[in-house]
Amino acid sequence: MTSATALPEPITTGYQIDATGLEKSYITPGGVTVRALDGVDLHIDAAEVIALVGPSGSGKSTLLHLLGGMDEPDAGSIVCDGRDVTALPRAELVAFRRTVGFVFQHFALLPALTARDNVMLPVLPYKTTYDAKDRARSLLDDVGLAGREDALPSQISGGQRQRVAIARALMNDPRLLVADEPTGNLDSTTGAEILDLLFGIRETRGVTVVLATHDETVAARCDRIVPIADGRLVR
Ligand SMILES: Nc1ncnc2c1ncn2[C@@H]1O[C@H](COP(=O)(O)OP(=O)(O)OP(=O)(O)O)[C@@H](O)[C@H]1O
Repeated sequence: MTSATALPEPITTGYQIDATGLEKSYITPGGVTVRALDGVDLHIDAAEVIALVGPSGSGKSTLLHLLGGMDEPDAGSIVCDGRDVTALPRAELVAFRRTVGFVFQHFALLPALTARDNVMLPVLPYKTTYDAKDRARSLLDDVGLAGREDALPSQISGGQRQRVAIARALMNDPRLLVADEPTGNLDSTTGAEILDLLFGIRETRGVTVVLATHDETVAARCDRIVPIADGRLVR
């Protein structure tokens, strides 16, 4: 019999994604229209790790936000495992977002919360069928931070902060991990360790990973490099 505190088994299939004809423009406060994405077509296999590479302002973050359901395209579609997420009703879009884990360059941890409480943040608004504290502790173990559950972000290193952020991204058992410059704030050795961790997560959980990076060494380790310039993929 399953106890109320039993932790869920990880889902072992990442999303297969087909993005077609994605367009996105922003209007600056001065009223200027900036075309951030200009007809992006991208297929991503389940459990693939891809690196978006391009100069500053080329549209990497915009594409990550669209793939993760954080923003909507002006045109085009994003089909994840056969479901067009750009056409989802609001409630289903919220549910879709919970299947995506986000990792950021500057970690985005809440400084007043312990590592464990930061990891628990994504499920705080919800009633879980499992013990969220136990799950957070287990995820912190998985990312190499056993015994550091009570540390504040200020009491751990940059690499350890990114590990906490990755554990937080795993809290909802995501099928897609979106990482915007995940090693951009780390030295090269620590960055390589974070990449090892992401690859390990892909191996054990089968999650699809889309990351943006300026670092050629990081990009070269990914399954595929997707160059982007001026809002278009470079073939
Ligand atoms: N909220 C916004 N309002 C106006 N323009 C924006 C906004 N967000 C992005 N842009 C513009 O859209 C274009 C693409 O930006 P984006 O952040 O996607 O690029 P990026 O490749 O991630 O850049 P970086 O490597 O510097 O993070 C840029 O010209 C940027 O200035």
